[in-house]
Amino acid sequence: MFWRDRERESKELNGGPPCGLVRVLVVGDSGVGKTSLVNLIVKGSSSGRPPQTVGCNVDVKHITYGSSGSSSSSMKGDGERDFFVELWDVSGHERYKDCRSLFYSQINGVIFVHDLSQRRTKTSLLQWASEIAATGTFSAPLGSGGPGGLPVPYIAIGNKADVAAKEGTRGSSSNLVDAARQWVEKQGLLPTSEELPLTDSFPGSTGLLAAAKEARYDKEAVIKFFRLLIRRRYFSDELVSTPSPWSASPAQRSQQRLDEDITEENQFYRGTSLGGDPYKYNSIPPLPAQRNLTPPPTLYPQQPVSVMENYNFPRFPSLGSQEISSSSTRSKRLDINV
Ligand SMILES: Nc1nc2c(ncn2[C@@H]2O[C@H](COP(=O)(O)OP(=O)(O)OP(=O)(O)O)[C@@H](O)[C@H]2O)c(=O)[nH]1
Repeated sequence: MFWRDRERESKELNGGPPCGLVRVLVVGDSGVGKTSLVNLIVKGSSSGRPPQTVGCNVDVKHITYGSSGSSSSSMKGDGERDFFVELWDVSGHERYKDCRSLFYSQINGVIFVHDLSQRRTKTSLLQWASEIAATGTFSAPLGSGGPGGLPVPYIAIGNKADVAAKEGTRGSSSNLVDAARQWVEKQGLLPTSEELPLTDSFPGSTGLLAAAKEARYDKEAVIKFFRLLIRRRYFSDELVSTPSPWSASPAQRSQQRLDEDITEENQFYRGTSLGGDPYKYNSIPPLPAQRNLTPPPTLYPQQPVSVMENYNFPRFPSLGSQEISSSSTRSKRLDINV
């Protein structure tokens, strides 16, 4: 009740949600540098040698989102609102394999991390994606699945670029299997790389690079990803209310936003490079109020915006579900495809 009053009041004042929360899983094999990366994203530096994660650590990144400015500082301009990005750093250790799905709850997006000097850590990302897709619940899920059926946007970050660079000059001696594999490939003993066991089967080979230990990562791309999740979670009103992007009636601005969303979201959906994206966050006009607005951050279960989006046109209006598990997402996808 209290939140509802606050929400109504805020909408009247600002025309949008006062603040919000999105949840991002950070996953990948043990030792690839997830904790180091999260520290870097949240604190701006990674502490020397983080202890091995026990189960899961949660950190929070503050982002402002709105009509003026794209900074993540606490200084807000008019029309900007506070959003919090929860980063759930899930341990990659085998010890927690059977219980880590406890943390796969109401996910808005996923950051997959692999070690550039250990190729198998990239190969296993597909298993991570499948595991999350099969056992997780999702907030504002996509209409169609990504790798392993994952129904939310994601990015893949190749960490330890410093190690990979050094090993490149030494012939990648740290991973003998990979070295052998490359030799076999070079000799032409196997016709195509697809037939080898260690293929880069996870989409996004042109993903982001990082060297968390040296405090290097693509900050702009990561923030852009967080903003995409915020927009999908809280500002999808126009998308839902537009019956068909092909219809003649939608306002031009809505159509334009929609096209921009598709372009940008496809990048995260495919995990491709973000360079040269034309979308300008600074030019976003004041956003409309979210009709089914959720209460601001709370430990109670969230009420995600109910948007069944499909990356293939046409988009469909909400099917009414507030939280959609992977299995129900799949069945609804089937419904749509019929
Ligand atoms: N050289 C180098 N070392 C790194 C980098 N990032 C992390 N490390 C080191 O790799 C080790 C593992 O890093 P973590 O961040 O704990 O890895 P994690 O993925 O969270 O591991 P789990 O908690 O077991 O899942 C630590 O000793 C880090 O200092 C990097 O970019 N370069």
